[in-house]
Amino acid sequence: MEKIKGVINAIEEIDYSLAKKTQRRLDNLTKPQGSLGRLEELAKQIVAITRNENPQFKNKVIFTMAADHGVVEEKISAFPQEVTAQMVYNFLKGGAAINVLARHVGAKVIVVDMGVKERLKVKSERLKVKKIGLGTKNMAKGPAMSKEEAIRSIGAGIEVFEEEFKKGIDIVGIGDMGIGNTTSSSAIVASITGRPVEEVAGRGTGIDDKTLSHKIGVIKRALNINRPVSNDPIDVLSKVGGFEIGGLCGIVLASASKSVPVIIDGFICGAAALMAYSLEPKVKDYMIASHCSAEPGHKAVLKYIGLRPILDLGLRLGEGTGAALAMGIVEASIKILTQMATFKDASVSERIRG
Ligand SMILES: Cc1cc2ncn([C@H]3O[C@H](COP(=O)(O)O)[C@@H](O)[C@H]3O)c2cc1C
Ligand SMILES: O=C(O)c1cccnc1
Repeated sequence: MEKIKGVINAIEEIDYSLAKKTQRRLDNLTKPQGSLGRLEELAKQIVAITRNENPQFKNKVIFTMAADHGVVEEKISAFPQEVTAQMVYNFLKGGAAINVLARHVGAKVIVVDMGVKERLKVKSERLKVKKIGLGTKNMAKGPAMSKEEAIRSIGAGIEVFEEEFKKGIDIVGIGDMGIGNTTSSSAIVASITGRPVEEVAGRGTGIDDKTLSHKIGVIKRALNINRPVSNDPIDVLSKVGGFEIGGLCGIVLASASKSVPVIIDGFICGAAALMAYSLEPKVKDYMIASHCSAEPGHKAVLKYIGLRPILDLGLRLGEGTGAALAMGIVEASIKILTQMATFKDASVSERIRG
């Protein structure tokens, strides 16, 4: 817990005065004021987070964290549990959607085994093994993990970030992999936001109506049996969470503590972001919501934290795919700021006054 507290204490407010100064600079560029809309907001946010008036993204990193979930016993997913490990191999070979989209924006993918059930038979500099356990326990029967494991999973996320930070990170994206993790995320979101389970549970990998109503029942059972304390994110994580969700929460906290912007992917990463926000509300300003997932509970997450997603593409995959796409847009925003000519430089006439 000391490590988590240390990181939280190191999180400072972003520099709002630099955001104002950046708006004046944007207003001198060869375009009508405000005409680049959200790109202008993003550029200001990046400057205020990094305290660098000429930011550049040399090192773009996406952390895709994987773990298994005991609740799959309850048959709440359309896919079998072994897909988690199979997809980790796919990530390491470069064939998954996240690999394609990360390459598209020039980002590196770091895959983290936070608790995949299988002991992975591969070594790669792109794979970090931080196994907290061989999957969580079935939350519909009791706590998914111990308090100590919950704390260790957040700590492992912090460690992963700090190890990579030494090599250089200018912007982070987060992503998830874990069959059953929309069930766990729904329980976290219902618990922290107080929304009804029916409103935050969705079809995940594509379950039918009958399985969806069964999934809702399983989540309710897990909440009834475990009674997570809604304003204690570590208690919520231990009772209904997942190892990758704890790890992702650690990445969010660690990024903020080092003044690095962090792009949040969809619903599962949203649940992790919600936990980080409950631990320390200052992290909100370091977060960028990449997209609005088709998973219905994602809206509740965004509303609760107060984040406005950049994209709305009907994505419902996870892995960090939305984060990768948004990274390209965020990078475009800082290129606008640092590469466009001013009215004066380009001898373009300014707006008629009066
Ligand atoms: C082939 C495949 C690749 C994926 N990549 C991400 N997910 C996504 O789907 C899973 C969550 O949905 P549920 O809770 O319904 O199991 C997670 O692993 C998530 O990352 C995938 C799912 C599958 C099947
Ligand atoms: O929004 C997500 O991250 C998501 C939605 C469905 C399945 N997996 C991930």
